[in-house]
Amino acid sequence: MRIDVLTVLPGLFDCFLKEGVIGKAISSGKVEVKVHNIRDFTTDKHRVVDDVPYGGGPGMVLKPEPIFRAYDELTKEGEKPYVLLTEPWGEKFNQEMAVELSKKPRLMIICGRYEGVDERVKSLVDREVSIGDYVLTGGELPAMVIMDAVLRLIPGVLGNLESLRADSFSDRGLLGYPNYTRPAEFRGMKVPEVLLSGHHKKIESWRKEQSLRKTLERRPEIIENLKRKGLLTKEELE
Ligand SMILES: Nc1cc(-c2cccs2)n[nH]1
Repeated sequence: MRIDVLTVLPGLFDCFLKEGVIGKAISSGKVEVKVHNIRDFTTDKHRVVDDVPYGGGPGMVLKPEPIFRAYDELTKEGEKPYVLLTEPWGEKFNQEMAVELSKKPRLMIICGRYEGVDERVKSLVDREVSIGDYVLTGGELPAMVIMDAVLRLIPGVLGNLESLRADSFSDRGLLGYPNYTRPAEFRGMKVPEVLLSGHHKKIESWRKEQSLRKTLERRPEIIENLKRKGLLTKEELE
């Protein structure tokens, strides 16, 4: 997968693209992420990327020209990207959308800023995406959240075991099961016996039951949603 990011603050992505699972996925060539400074696509001496809003009002709006120039330049050759715009009021990002986006060969993420982007930019956009009902100073953190959730789903980016676990749980939006590691008892708190039993079938069904129970308690709407879609097996429904 290739992702092109358009932003006025490219420096915000430096650590994100170098460290951890994402950093390894890029350095190993499993995925390609290019961050572009919208300012590099201006043509005036002062490299202006924003302007005051027509009709008055507070703050600044990102101008359309530099963004369109960047889009034209970056889509001259190769597959047309699926274009996301990070917005406070976009479609709510979730695991289902992450799975869908992970199947696209190429993404472009336009990071909003200031009071937003010129409305005409949206003629380039396939999906306006929000990571939650709160307003940030810019769309760069949402872009990193989206890339993190999407890139971890690319085959080979995570270890096999981890991706297997993801398929059966988080990809249906179920909450995870409790995790423990050594010591078996810590300050009087013991690890559940079943996890020490080495009985893999029992461990698997305990984990599934824990995940369903936690989801039912904290996010009953996820269970209802899965029931409606027929995505819960007979034994999971019991
Ligand atoms: N979910 C979300 C996105 C945003 C912003 C995107 C661009 C500027 S602020 N805030 N919250």
